[in-house]
Amino acid sequence: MADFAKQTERQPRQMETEHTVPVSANGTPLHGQPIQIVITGEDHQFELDETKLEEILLSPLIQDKKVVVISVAGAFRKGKSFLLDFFLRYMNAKGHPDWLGGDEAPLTGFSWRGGSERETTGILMWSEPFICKIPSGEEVAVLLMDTQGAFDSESTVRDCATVFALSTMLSSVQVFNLTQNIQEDDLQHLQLFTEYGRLALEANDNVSKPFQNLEFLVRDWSFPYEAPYGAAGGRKILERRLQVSDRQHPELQQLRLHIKSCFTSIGSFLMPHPGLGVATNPMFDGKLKDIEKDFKEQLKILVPLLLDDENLVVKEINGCKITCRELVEYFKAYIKIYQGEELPEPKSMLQATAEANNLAAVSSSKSLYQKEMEIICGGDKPFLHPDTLQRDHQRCLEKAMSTFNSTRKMGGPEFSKVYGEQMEKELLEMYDNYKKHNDGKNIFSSARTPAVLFTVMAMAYVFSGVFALVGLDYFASLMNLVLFVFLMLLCTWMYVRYSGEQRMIGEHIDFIAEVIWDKALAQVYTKVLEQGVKQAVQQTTRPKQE
Ligand SMILES: Nc1nc2c(ncn2[C@@H]2O[C@H](COP(=O)(O)OP(=O)(O)OP(=O)(O)O)[C@@H](O)[C@H]2O)c(=O)[nH]1
Ligand SMILES: [Mg+2]
Repeated sequence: MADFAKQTERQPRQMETEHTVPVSANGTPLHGQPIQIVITGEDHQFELDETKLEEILLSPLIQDKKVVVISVAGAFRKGKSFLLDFFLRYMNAKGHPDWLGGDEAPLTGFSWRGGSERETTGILMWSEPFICKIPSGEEVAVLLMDTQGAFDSESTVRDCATVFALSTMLSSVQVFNLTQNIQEDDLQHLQLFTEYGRLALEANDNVSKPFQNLEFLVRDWSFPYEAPYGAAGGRKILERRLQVSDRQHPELQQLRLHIKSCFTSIGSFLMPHPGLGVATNPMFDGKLKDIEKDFKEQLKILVPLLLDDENLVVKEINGCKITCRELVEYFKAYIKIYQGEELPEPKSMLQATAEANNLAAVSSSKSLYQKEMEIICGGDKPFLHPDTLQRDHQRCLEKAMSTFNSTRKMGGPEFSKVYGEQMEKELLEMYDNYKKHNDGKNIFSSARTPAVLFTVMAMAYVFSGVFALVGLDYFASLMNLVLFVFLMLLCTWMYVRYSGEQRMIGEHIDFIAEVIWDKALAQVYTKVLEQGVKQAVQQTTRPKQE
């Protein structure tokens, strides 16, 4: 029992590329092997293996030929690599009608296997491009690309979006591999991933469509009585799913319009289930005899639809057909964008919604604080004693915080805590502004600068007279100079206040006045005041004692 559990835990690979030579349907060796050109690092960074990519694309035979790139992408464990191996068979058979091959040949090429754990990582390319003649008579190079499955437990949303976006940007036909149906969440993911790709493209003129052909491939279609297998059934389902009508919620309309605006052409194909042997037998190695007849029949239609010389789609970027040599440069440029910090981090649906919830709660709580504070000390309100302002601020702050805390939000208390703290910081900054504004309304505070300047001038005048009287002419002239300087400062300050120009100079003069007040005048003033109070107290108590 334990042994069986061990065996089924990780089922055997149908093909180990390093140890076995890939063979085609008729038993002859397949030319080439899958080459990993985009590698996923442990730190979720993607790296391009430039040497290997150049080895494939800069081979003298193909480097100046136009390129056709067929990629298969979608969720993990849904038969992408398996399907690509049939593409390989077709290309390898070079137009032979019996390309699907004999019943006994195991399926080889891109590594595929049964089981629930992911197999393909990064992006792989078949090492041998196929040279085909398109109807115009031109020879083109056809490249097949396998991609890392999305939504496995080791990849972040960013990883999935990057793989999907990169493969969509670099392919001329992107096969979007789905199972059972085209669901709303499939469309939502497609929207997220294509938007992530569109963001990276520089020539974002919003007129030309950024990507080429998209083919929804629905595996295990179980409703042939509703829409038949194949392209016609696919079209029927796709039309229904992408239909935009006034009765739909604007969000649904927007999603559909977005997808349509991204691709030059969108198609769909419904594939039947390949049979329980394929899906559940751990010993299944891809032999045709184990695959359902319906599946094989539809394969015979699907593969030529994508890969027949007549149907090949040359890769175009900004309206220009691309050669293999140019494709290398695009690979290098695009991967750099995804390695850098330029693009925003795509979020999971829950995280994005939780963020939006919290931001909305912050916004309404902040506006509550603002409204209350405006009533207390807004622009048209008179000066308020700083202590009263502080008390009112505290009350409004607590009210805003409790409104934020009591609003229902997604993401949990830990997530909200960060937003709450940030909001408190912002409210304190707002309070600082209200405080400054309130201080500005204090007639004494606004009159302080001229009062200080005037006091200094008066003192300089008095001292100048005294010094002149006792014959200290040098000090008398110095006091006159001080008098003159402060007169100039006073005139400049008045000009700045009147005209609103050169406010920096005005601020400097305010600062000088503040320093003089704090360091000298305020102390003299309080000492004089204290002395005065003392004398008054003495005078009132003396007659009683007498
Ligand atoms: N139900 C079902 N299973 C399929 C189909 N095609 C292939 N499979 C099985 O799906 C399993 C996974 O196949 P792979 O080709 O390795 O899947 P993949 O999508 O490349 O998986 P990752 O590389 O992990 O992303 C294999 O056991 C196949 O036999 C299909 O059309 N329907
Ligand atoms: Mg795979």
